[in-house]
Amino acid sequence: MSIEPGSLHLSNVSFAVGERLLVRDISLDVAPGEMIGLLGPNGAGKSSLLRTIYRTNRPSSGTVLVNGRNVWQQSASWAARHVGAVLQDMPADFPLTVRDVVAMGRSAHKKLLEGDSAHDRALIEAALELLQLVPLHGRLFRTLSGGERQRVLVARALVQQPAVLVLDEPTNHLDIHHQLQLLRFVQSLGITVIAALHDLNLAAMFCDRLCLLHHGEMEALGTPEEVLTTDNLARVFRVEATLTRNPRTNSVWVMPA
Ligand SMILES: Nc1ncnc2c1ncn2[C@@H]1O[C@H](COP(=O)(O)OP(=O)(O)OP(=O)(O)O)[C@@H](O)[C@H]1O
Repeated sequence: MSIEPGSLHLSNVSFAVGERLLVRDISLDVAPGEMIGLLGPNGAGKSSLLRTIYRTNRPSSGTVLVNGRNVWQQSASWAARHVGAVLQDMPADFPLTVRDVVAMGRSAHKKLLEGDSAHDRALIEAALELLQLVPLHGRLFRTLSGGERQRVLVARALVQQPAVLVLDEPTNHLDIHHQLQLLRFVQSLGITVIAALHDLNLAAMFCDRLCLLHHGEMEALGTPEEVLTTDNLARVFRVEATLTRNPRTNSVWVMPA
């Protein structure tokens, strides 16, 4: 499956609820094919920021451009065709099969009630295959484990063929094998990704750059080496940590004490 990677430019994005500013003045340029990890402690504003990209939180100020277009000035269906999102804890209380859920990813590319074309079917089959969902394709989505559901939701996002893929804690329900498998897989696609991640070591292994949020503000942006410093970890996460390297991948490895 090939997906044309797009660009993402956030410029001075803020998001407020009432008087409270949850995201403050975030600017970030993501190049086509880049994978950005969004880090920060609980409540730092990661999900709030990601929602401004997939058109759920309208920024109070600033702009979000995908492929040079302001997503908030495009139609909802334009946004659905260009921005894919995999979120934590999606509702599952509906009688749809795995294949139905994956096929829903094509809906933004079609007119209301239009059936699946040969192209749609080929994309759906390819996504089921890639995420090892063929044996599960007829199962009801609500009967799947958390990890299986997460794979289905990634497959659904991929058939959208999004210019930018937003992942909000995509490895939340996954065991370590499936965490690695999912991130390796997403990385191998060469698509543009912005992902909120809690595991600092996985973020360092898979992301080109990391963006560290604290109280809604950007505290650091750069390579994993630049962002995962003992100072940043102490200040933002309130942990004392020793930094080393993963001997196999050579990526930064954080050892909290
Ligand atoms: N709609 C809302 N109304 C009021 N406060 C909100 C709203 N959405 C989020 N918040 C608050 O904004 C802050 C940031 O929340 P957000 O979910 O963006 O953080 P996060 O970095 O994704 O956290 P976590 O790692 O725990 O998922 C939190 O204090 C949260 O309670």
